[in-house]
Amino acid sequence: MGVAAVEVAELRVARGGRVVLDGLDLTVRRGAVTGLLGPSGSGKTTLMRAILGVQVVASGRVTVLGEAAGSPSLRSRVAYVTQAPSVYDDLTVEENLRYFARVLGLRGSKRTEAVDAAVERVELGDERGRLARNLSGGERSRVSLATALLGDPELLVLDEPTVGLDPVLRASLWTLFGALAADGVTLLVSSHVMDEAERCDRLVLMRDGQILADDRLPDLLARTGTSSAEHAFLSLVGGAEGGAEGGAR
Ligand SMILES: Nc1ncnc2c1ncn2[C@@H]1O[C@H](COP(=O)(O)OP(=O)(O)OP(=O)(O)O)[C@@H](O)[C@H]1O
Repeated sequence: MGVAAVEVAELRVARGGRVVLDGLDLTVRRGAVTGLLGPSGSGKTTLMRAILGVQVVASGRVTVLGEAAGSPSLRSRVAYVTQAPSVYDDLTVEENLRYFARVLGLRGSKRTEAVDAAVERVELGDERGRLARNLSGGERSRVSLATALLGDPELLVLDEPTVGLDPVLRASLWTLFGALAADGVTLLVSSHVMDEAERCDRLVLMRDGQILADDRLPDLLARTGTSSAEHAFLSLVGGAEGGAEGGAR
């Protein structure tokens, strides 16, 4: 088994008659947190959809945990949390989780154990009996994340999981992502908040359907002669356009 959780080769995707990913190559390492960063519309969600096997692609290859993206055998090995938390308002936290565990085919004590573990992992033990509609935005996001953890996925794909959350909650979610990676889970996390870059083991910077950089933050900063992911990004954009902005290359 190789070190790659995801391998993308020469991926081309068109949406609404426009090419949005144009010959993209990417390798996502196992057991690490990879941040997919880039401005709105740069193609992050489209790339994630391709990795999940739900995006129609024009050409190219996407291999996930050694299988073609979207293979039925990946269903329980890969979990996805979309930008809109998928939580039923009229069910409690526990009922939501028991429902999603059932959808995953978990029964009896396996279901109870999975729900208990997921609740504990996202620290929602005190909220188990509360209706989802009464939860705060951050609590809802954590329920959504807990549903994704129920099947013990090897790859967790999270589309802007911290959007709209306060800094304390954002920090606690990033700590959780790090803990999951330490347990061997591979996380691919998109964000357009550049200051979240320092919480990632590896950064993939996207712009206009292309990958500008795929590096560790310290290497990226050294290479661009900058002191933050944001400045590194601007430097790379400047470089791509002829070196107009940011620090030296
Ligand atoms: N359903 C669609 N039909 C047509 N074009 C689309 C569709 N969804 C996205 N696009 C276009 O594809 C491009 C990439 O969008 P995508 O959602 O992948 O970007 P993103 O980086 O995830 O953005 P955001 O950070 O805003 O979520 C954009 O130009 C967008 O307008």
